Amino acid sequence: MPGKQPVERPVEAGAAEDGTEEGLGGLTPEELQQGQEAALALEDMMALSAQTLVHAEVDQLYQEVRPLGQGRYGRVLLVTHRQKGTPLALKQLPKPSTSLRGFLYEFCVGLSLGTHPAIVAAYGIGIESAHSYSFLTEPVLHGDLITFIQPKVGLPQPAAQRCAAQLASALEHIHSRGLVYRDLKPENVLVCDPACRRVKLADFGHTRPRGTLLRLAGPPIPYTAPELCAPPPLPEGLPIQPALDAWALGVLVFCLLTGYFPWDQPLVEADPFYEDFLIWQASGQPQDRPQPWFGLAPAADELLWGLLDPHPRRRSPVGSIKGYLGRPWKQLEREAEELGKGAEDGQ
Ligand SMILES: Nc1ncnc2c1ncn2[C@@H]1O[C@H](COP(=O)(O)OP(=O)(O)OP(=O)(O)O)[C@@H](O)[C@H]1O
Repeated sequence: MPGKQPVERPVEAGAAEDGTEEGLGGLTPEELQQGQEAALALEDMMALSAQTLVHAEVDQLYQEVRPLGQGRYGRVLLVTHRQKGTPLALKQLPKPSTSLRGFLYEFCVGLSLGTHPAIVAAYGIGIESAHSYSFLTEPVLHGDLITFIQPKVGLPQPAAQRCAAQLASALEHIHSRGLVYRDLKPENVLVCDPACRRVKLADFGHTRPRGTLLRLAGPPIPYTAPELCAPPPLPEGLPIQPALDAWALGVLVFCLLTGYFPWDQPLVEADPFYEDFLIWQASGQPQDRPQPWFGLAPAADELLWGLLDPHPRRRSPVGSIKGYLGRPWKQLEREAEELGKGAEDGQ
């Protein structure tokens, strides 16, 4: 999402002068510092990358093979290197809608994160052409996760757990660098093989340093955390936290397990599915379990209640998923397993 918005800054240090978390919009001084260090590191990297941009037309260097995808801000092409023949994914961003700074930002965020096995690897090659900016990444050729999620069914449990574990690990890596991903959805998860064994997170156009002040732009979607829908704690906006990604991961895991969204938007007054969820969370009573949650096993309930806690400070971190792997997440599969085990025992 380069170039459309200015690159925002984390909460200014001056906001912390009263020494309270209130003054920092709810951030602790350590969290604020982590975001500021991430922002400074990115600024340095952008300055260096600006000096090493290749000035050329893309087709002088690379042969186009086929389009891989089109986003709101850019198109992605499968290309091969003209001399070596190496296949690469080239993301091309048109200059009219992309500033140099916005391009460098997305390029450098991807470059700084791409060493993780569940994040698309970036090559340090940025290209400025007459009408576009481009950068190169590894091609991931089995489409995005949305095509693997069967509506009303989801993914088989083992595949759902594998995806969840890899995405949680990728997000933990991003958070450890002082950044918040902010755009987790199946369309940004690329699949490496037909059995969906390995996945990789792509598209770092929305990633920002922790503490960056942001407001909700446009209507909320299921993945939008409720604190972003509420009036912001500071006039400039909400200082963003990794808890935004934990919420989105909870929604994504729900989709993987059921093939449904849990709600359209996390607004009690506008969305009865969200209201039912809050009523069930408050009562904990089995009879209050909302219909879309029927197929989930107790371990998945517990995991998702933690990730989908409406209070960001109480919300579980993305890494909480590790404690739930290998346990049944789908009710029917668990019953089937028990039945299967019973049958085996009786042999
Ligand atoms: N490395 C890659 N390998 C294969 N396909 C890719 C790769 N990167 C992106 N794509 C495809 O291109 C599409 C658009 O890419 P991307 O999400 O980066 O663009 P965008 O304009 O930033 O999108 P958005 O509208 O979500 O902001 C993706 O949904 C995906 O299908």
